[in-house]
Amino acid sequence: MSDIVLQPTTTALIGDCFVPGDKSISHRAVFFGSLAKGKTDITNFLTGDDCLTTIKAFESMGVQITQDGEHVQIESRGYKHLNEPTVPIDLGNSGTTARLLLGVLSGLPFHTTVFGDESLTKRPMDRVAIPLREMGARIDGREEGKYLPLAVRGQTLSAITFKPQVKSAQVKSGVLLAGLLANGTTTVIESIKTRDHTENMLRAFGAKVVVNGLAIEVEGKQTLTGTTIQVPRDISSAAFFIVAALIVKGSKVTLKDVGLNPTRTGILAAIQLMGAHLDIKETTNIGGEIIGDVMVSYQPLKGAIIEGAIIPSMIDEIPILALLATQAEGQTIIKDAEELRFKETDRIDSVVATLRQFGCQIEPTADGMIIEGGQTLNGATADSHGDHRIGMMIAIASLIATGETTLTDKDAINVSYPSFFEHLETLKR
Ligand SMILES: O=C(O)C1=C[C@@H](OP(=O)(O)O)[C@@H](O)[C@H](O)C1
Ligand SMILES: C=C(OP(=O)(O)O)C(=O)O
Repeated sequence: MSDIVLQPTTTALIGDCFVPGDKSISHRAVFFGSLAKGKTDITNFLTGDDCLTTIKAFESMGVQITQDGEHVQIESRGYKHLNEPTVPIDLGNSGTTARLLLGVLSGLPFHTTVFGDESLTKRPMDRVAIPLREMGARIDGREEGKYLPLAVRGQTLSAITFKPQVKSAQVKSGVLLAGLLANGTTTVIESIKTRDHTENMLRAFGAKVVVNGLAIEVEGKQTLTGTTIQVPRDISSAAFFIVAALIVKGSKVTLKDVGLNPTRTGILAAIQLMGAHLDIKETTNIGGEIIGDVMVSYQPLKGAIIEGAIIPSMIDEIPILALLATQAEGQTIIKDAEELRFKETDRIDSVVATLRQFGCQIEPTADGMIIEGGQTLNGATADSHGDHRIGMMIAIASLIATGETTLTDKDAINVSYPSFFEHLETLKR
């Protein structure tokens, strides 16, 4: 287990920051590039452990993938030519790989087993297995296929109309991917819009997708054609430095070329709700994804109630928002975020326990947390618990804590941001 001792920062955070490529989009680029016919060229790919897991999964089905740092080239003959893997597929820590891949494997004519690490093995897979079975999939595992390891015997699938009970882009995407391989037209009707990178990327690969409000329709058996994908920088990674700049006195940071897809920018809206002035400049749109710069400087904030439709668009940013809330004036209440309980850790319990280690006053609720503002953080020994977002939250907290902080199991951060500490150092001046 890797530890790191962190000192409070003695300088402000200043300068431009180029965070790595978006995790959700990097995963999807490999999924669609592998299912498409022809060559796909991906630049600014996230080399985090989770996205490498997705590459390995498709390599084990015979897809030719060359990865040279952030440049990935895929050459595939299309989904009809994928091979049965001869060994079980290791999904590591990646919920996104798991939920999306179950959709694909359900419709391919072979048998696969998939397994994950200790954390992923505790995360629910029935949310996607149940609709996939309705389409004809054969998926089995512990507790009737609720948990990994799972065995999938691919079938000829039939389209369904599906209304997910959970607000989850992974579930939506798993069903849409199965729909692409199925007979007929599959419709997913969401209750709240979740990130729509799957829809955007289907179009980039030449597929027809009809989006009508909260309903998404995809016709089965469409051919995807290899393409070029430039991955925007990850707003979820940028969020750690946005918050760092807001809480370290004198800071001024610009997050360059980050993805500003409105289904992902809830964190910016939440921070604005807390009274922040952010300078957001949209610069371009590539493959349906808005890209731009976010300029942020140290400033006082007020507590706020964060709830409702904004939550899915900032679900991975809630741990770092909770840290921000400890520095605002007054109380912050986060509601409607029960999905946090199904992440790499139960992020309601892990955020609360970790911030309490720093001496904060914070209470868990069934679907969120109540955070007192105006708090002084005391350096602590805190564990990431194998959760990258908790690890990065601890590292940012250490910047303003009194005394030393020891982050244990820092390597969890490699899941989404292998160059995190390097980037943090370059901003200290
Ligand atoms: O579709 C995706 O790429 C993701 C969707 C979200 O999960 P849920 O769909 O489970 O909410 C998010 O937490 C995860 O980091 C990435
Ligand atoms: C929840 C996350 O990822 P996943 O579900 O893909 O493991 C995350 O990145 O915060």
